[in-house]
Amino acid sequence: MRDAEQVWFNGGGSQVEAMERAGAAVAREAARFAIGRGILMLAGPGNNGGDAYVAARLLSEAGHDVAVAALGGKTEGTAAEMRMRWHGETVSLEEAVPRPIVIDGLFGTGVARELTKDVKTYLHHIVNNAQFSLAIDLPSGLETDSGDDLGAATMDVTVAVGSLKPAHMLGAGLVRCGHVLLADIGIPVSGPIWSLGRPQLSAPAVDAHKYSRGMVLVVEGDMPGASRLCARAALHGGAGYVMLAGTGSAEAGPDALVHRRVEDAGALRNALEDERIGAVVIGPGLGRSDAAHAKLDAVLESPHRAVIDGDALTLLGFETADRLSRRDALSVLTPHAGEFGRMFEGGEGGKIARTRAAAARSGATIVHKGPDTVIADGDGAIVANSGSSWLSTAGTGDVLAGLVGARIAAGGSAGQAVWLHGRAAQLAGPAFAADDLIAHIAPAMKECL
Ligand SMILES: NC(=O)C1=CN([C@@H]2O[C@H](COP(=O)(O)OP(=O)(O)OC[C@H]3O[C@@H](n4cnc5c(N)ncnc54)[C@H](O)[C@@H]3O)[C@@H](O)[C@H]2O)[C@@H](O)CC1
Ligand SMILES: Nc1ncnc2c1ncn2[C@@H]1O[C@H](COP(=O)(O)OP(=O)(O)O)[C@@H](O)[C@H]1O
Ligand SMILES: [K+]
Repeated sequence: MRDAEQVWFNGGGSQVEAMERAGAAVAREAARFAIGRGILMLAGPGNNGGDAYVAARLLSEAGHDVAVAALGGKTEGTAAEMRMRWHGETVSLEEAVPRPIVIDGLFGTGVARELTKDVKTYLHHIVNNAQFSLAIDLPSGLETDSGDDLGAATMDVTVAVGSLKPAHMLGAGLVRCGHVLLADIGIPVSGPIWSLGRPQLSAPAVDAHKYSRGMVLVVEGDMPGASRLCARAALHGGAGYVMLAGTGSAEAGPDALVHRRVEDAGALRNALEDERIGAVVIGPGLGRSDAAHAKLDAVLESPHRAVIDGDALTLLGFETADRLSRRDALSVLTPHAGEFGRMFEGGEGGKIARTRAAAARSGATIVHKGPDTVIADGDGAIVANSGSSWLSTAGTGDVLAGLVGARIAAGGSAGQAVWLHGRAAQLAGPAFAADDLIAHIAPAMKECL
């Protein structure tokens, strides 16, 4: 957004015009929610405050009852001009009395440090005593690029100005922003970071057969249940053929699953010689024994697309980047935060920056899981919010790994799998077990055809 604004200014766009548009978008949304109730506008010293003064003026001109509470200190730049154009009541933040509607324009993307105790106390008191709260661009006190909480209050609605910022989808932002509305202010934005949308998928071609649909080999481990969850998810993720390679019971269905007896890494290497394999999944329930390590080596040395999950990630540890950058075929890693930390030390910045850096170092696609899943490869990053916290139950990661395997075996992407997984969780509703999630993958896929 910063870059886009700069390009727009260089092309003759003015700061005043941008702020008028931002303020107008905020006023439009606020008017819909206020329905006649009194409004308290909080205005900070920078451009976020500038937007607030514009919105206050427009709402007041439209007949709303508006008071402004300004943060002490000097108002800067264009915001100072907008402050002068506001002729209504202005009090200091300390003097402000809560009103039914509060609009938070203290700080946006320029927040640079933890809110002071006083500002935080007043802000939270006012927001907690309002009937409805709306943030301009970001809840004040949310770090833009990471979503870290520097003292923000929890808002009902946030009007993102011009584009979504990472904090609208990451970390504490998931809670603090409330419902996010995106306001177009006519400044074209492009860049390497996206939010995940519903994918467009197609039914198998008329002349498709089971191998052309994508064959997935799932490596079984010490916990066969996890591998089976993964394999069943792959079947429903659109794979034409799913083979479970291990020694677990072939009686444990579904019957469509092909069991191949694979005792050790040597036998796995033989199985991997099948050129029809579209993707291999290793990690769910694998265990961390020497035998598991040897199987992982066999998969990494194979020419197949590979999904690496769970224990396989922990086995790789800090060698991940080195080992994966030597592979020619696509590798997709699906770590949760703990596994990510065991593979990639520290790193600068928020979740997006750290995941992108790890993808660049390893040459892999990385699905960094959580409520704010970040999918990164060498080209950029996609952020996904599934909207279902019920996913936080054991085994759902195994289901995701199988789905990723099915999608990439079919020539699709990890992003498709993440979307299907999140949507299946929404369709499954509350308190599902990972097994139940699988039945909702096909209905989720139906929405993409
Ligand atoms: N650049 C532009 O032309 C546009 C910017 N827009 C708005 O401008 C915002 C960004 O404006 P700015 O870059 O001026 O930044 P902000 O207004 O978000 O905040 C910066 C100001 O807050 C102070 N500050 C930062 N952290 C503080 C803290 N913890 N305690 C006390 N003071 C603190 C800074 O010293 C500075 O005065 C966006 O979020 C958006 O709302 C919109 O008007 C659209 C156009
Ligand atoms: N609070 C949450 N909200 C939304 N999704 C979540 C949440 N917690 C976990 N998830 C998702 O659930 C899955 C859990 O995977 P993982 O941690 O590997 O579990 P397991 O290894 O038990 O299968 C991931 O897809 C993750 O993104
Ligand atoms: K704000």
